[in-house]
Amino acid sequence: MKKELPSAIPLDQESQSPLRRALSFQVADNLFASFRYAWAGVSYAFVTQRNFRIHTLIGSIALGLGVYLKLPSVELAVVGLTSGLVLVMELLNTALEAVVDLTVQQTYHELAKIAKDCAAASVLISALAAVIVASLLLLPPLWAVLSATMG
Ligand SMILES: Nc1ncnc2c1ncn2[C@@H]1O[C@H](COP(=O)(O)OP(=O)(O)OP(=O)(O)O)[C@@H](O)[C@H]1O
Repeated sequence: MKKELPSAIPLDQESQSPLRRALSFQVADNLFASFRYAWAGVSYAFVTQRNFRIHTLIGSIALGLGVYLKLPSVELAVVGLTSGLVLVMELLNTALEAVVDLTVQQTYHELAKIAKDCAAASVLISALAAVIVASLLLLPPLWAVLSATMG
């Protein structure tokens, strides 16, 4: 369970300097800056979290298949929403893991375990829901296309 924390800053005298304190509150003072910080979060999750990459790929395939199969727009929207929900849960899971690691500093704590397990469970539940939705909406038309193609 030991892992490298990205840019962990020791809470020594130097890290309490006015400059560091000022830098730690980089307030997004305009819309563009807010998007930049949000995009930095997406990039971080994509680069560091294998599951986020897998879910991005699967969600894109499901949406692409929905477009190819000419699903009604409401059904496409449902596929998009459930795929998006999995990515959102992955992002929240990543954020929570970072906060927990920051808080307990790589020591074992029962509450840290509960927090991380529940966050991971939220990803699992949303992924299961996405699989059920994709199966219900994509498999019947896909089966029809495959049957027609194979005669
Ligand atoms: N500080 C801790 N105290 C107690 N248990 C922990 C702690 N850190 C992690 N765990 C346990 O180890 C599991 C994996 O934690 P870890 O931080 O390695 O997540 P991860 O494998 O990176 O998860 P993900 O694949 O979602 O990124 C947690 O679900 C939790 O059960």
